Amino acid sequence: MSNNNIFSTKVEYLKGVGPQKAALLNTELSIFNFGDLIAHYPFRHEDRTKFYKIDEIEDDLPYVQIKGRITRKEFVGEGKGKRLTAQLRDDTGVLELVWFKGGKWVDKQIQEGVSYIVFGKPQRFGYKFSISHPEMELITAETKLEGKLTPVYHTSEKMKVKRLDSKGISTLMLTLLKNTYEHIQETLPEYLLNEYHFLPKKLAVVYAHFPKDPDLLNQAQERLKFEELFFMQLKLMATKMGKKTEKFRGQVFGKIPTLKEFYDNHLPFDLTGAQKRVVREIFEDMKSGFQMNRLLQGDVGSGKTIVAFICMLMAIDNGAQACLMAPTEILSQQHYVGLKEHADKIGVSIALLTGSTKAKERRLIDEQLRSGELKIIVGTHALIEDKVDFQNLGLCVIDEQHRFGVAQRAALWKKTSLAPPHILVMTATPIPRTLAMTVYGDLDVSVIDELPAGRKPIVTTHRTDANRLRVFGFMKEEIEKGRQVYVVYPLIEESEKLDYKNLMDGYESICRAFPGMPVSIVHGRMKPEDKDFEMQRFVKGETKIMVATTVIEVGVNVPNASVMVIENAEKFGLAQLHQLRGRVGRGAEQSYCILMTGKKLSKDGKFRLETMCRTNNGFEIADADLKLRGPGDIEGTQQSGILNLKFADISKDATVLQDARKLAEKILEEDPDLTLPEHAIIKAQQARFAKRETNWSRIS
Ligand SMILES: Nc1ncnc2c1ncn2[C@@H]1O[C@H](COP(=O)(O)OP(=O)(O)OP(=O)(O)O)[C@@H](O)[C@H]1O
Repeated sequence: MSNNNIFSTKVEYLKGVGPQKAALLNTELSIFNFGDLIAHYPFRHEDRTKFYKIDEIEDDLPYVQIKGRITRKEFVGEGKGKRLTAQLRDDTGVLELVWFKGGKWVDKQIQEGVSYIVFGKPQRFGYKFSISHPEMELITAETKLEGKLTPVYHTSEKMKVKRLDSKGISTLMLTLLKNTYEHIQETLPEYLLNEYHFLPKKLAVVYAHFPKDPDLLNQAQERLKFEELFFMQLKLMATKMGKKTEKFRGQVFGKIPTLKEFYDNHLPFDLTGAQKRVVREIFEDMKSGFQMNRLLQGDVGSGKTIVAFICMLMAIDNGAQACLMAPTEILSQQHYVGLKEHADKIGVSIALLTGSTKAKERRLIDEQLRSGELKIIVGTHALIEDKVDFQNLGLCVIDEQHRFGVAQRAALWKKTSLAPPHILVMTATPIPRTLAMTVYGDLDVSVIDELPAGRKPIVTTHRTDANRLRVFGFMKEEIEKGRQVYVVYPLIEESEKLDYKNLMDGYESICRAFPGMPVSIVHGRMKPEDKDFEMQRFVKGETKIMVATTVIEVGVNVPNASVMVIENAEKFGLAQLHQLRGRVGRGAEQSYCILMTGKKLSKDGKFRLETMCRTNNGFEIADADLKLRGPGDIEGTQQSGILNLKFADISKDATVLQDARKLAEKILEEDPDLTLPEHAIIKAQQARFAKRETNWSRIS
């Protein structure tokens, strides 16, 4: 067998596997060949370097390892309760071992008067401890009594039945590593191994499974962690740099007469420092000659709309058109209203195109887009339908990127006969820096990390249902001052009916508590026109209270609203709570967010509420969210596959990630095609990743 394909050998050819176990490995763990199996790294190691004496056992030990002799063994109980018990004795005391079902098999394996190493979780019964279903290892002349770190592998119930428990996998792994060790190829150049004092790949792989001591385990993990992040970043960087080639030439937008006129005479407020910086960054891209792919992150209410408008003017000033796509009709409409206010001041044509645009109006829009008469178009994904043709689309702004897939972004590219449009993705969901570097590693990132002057931080408090009357009293006071109030209810799919009832009950109790007060209600079961009508009433200030489900989560802008009451706040995730809170605090008034819950809260629920009360900073909240949920759950990461990491944890390994990214950048800058001899090894590994799904730790 040649070096190259030993890792592609089917797993059933490994000694000890056979067709049945192979089938289980395939279906339960997606392990098909030797390479897959090696990459099934243990998720932890049990420290079996320590042996306990029986009198050292105490409460709350996760597991203990004891050397002792079996002094008595017997079956007790009847029928289903029948079990095997044995006494293990050392020079400090006696411990009971118990096997429930399956005791018969164990009975044959262990003998009275013989010594064993016993491993398991101790449980207290009265004064005594016992261990059920311990692992037993016969002590022989070959047994190494100095102990070891034992790998613990993920497995499944079905696999356990076929003796593919963690120990079973460990046995296979040992055989496999003995047979393939010599074939494991180095993947990092020697100069890097020396610079970072990394273990060679072969050793790192072996020690990640079977370390001799905790220090070697650590060294192995550090190396493999770095390698994962390095190759991931290398791929993202290469994509990003690759875009700056002939193929991705962009339209050059260097003239800005209208923009200047708008800036000098019509800007309704001074831009914040962060807004100015971001505008400059985007302008640099737009005139660079390469296509822009930029992510604009701005916390809720940080003023992304005006930035988007200014960028649109850059395109328009150079004879191109601009579009803005939003995920929902309500949002497109709002963006349209917001942008139109600016556009009207300097005579730039703008229109709204959504699923509900009437046929006649739509025909006109289509015509004007084709002729180039219409400069800005705002809409939902209706915009990227095949029928829509632009004369020359120069900039596409996408709001809330998560809901648009890559395919949709690509579809936009076809909308122009010249170079592809510049793309600006706006998101109000702050993404932790580490995550942005990975998920959006191929985009450039701009951040608006400053709120407009004069904004007062929103005061957030947590109240229980017992305080409801006082909360109503507070709402009344604010409304009397001329402000408006949101009351938001969760709507979660599994319990939709129940939640809907909660919402309606809440609406009725508010109508009772505020007799004669105009109250709006908006929820997902309403027709779009009705939703819109109610929203507009609230926007215009005709209604004072808006009772709603999370449909109002993103983007709604009613600066006069100063109180956000969130019912059943414990049911929301952090990102969502932060978004909802961002609907207030958009004007100059002091705003409040009141998180209502029942008395009992889970640990996570409590943490979320405390985080919300502690900070208004979206990035801090995003970091807390990442720690709480892990990267896999953060919106937008699941499909990307990019986070297929075994060793690195981007919520903890920010520094390693930074280092790996810098290194990838440096290498590609010096040697973009990896042609230097010392980089051949990296190039080979990169080619392997290019061929298949990104599993950054698979051995090939
Ligand atoms: N530099 C500024 N000075 C004062 N007010 C500003 C400034 N920039 C924006 N605003 C105002 O702040 C409010 C929020 O702006 P905008 O709607 O653009 O926020 P956003 O970043 O889109 O937030 P969200 O994602 O929450 O919708 C608007 O009323 C806008 O007019």
